[in-house]
Amino acid sequence: MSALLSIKDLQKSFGAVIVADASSFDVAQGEAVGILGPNGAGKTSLFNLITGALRADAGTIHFDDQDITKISAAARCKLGVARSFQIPQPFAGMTVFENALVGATQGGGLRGREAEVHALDVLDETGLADKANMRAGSLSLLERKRLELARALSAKPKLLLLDEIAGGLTDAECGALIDTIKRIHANGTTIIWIEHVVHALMAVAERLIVIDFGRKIAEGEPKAVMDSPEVKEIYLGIAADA
Ligand SMILES: Nc1ncnc2c1ncn2[C@@H]1O[C@H](COP(=O)(O)OP(=O)(O)OP(=O)(O)O)[C@@H](O)[C@H]1O
Repeated sequence: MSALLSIKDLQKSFGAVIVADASSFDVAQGEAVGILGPNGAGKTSLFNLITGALRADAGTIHFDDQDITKISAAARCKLGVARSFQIPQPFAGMTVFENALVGATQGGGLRGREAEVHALDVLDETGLADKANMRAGSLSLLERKRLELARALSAKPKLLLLDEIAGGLTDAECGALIDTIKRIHANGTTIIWIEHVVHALMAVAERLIVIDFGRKIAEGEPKAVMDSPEVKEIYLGIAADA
């Protein structure tokens, strides 16, 4: 499989706080990659660097064979990079359908009937079809998480970045969301998923990357990564020789 995303020697600091420390990794077309790490490790900052909300101090980001390191967030979105936010950020006064329509027109570049059909398809895919006419601000937490997913998908992404989308859900809600994300992945969308709910990540990710202080400390097959002494010690706080 060829790399859809290729990150090389990415560096970013806020004063003394290093959020990306010579980070390098590739994500193949069609892959589902999970990212784990302690609070403050730099996970969301990594998404901000990939989407263009943050500029890297050094290093390069290639997406779909283009160097996107210095292009705007809007241009990256048009090329096919879309994300969900850890704290849902819908247009609260608009309906669920209108929220999806904004993504379809602004991110997906669709117009008129084509945009409407795509927005409706995305609401169907994310289990929100029967909420299409509700105000986004009146949704439950699970529905807001689903709307985050819908808003990102409506932009027709090649790469979908999910930031802690399972947090705060009940087990049943989390299970339903996992099924939706698995379906999206099975339909061919490449996914990078940051998540603290490890069992959710393990259900979807084909590869895990663990970061701490902006540095990659482990990468590989999910179970092997979770079993590695470094990850147990640094991520779970269990001493390697315990
Ligand atoms: N714009 C900013 N200015 C200054 N410091 C920032 C900024 N954004 C993030 N940070 C700091 O960078 C560090 C990494 O933050 P980041 O949100 O990337 O971590 P995270 O791994 O996503 O954490 P969590 O799991 O808690 O969401 C934190 O110490 C945070 O306070």
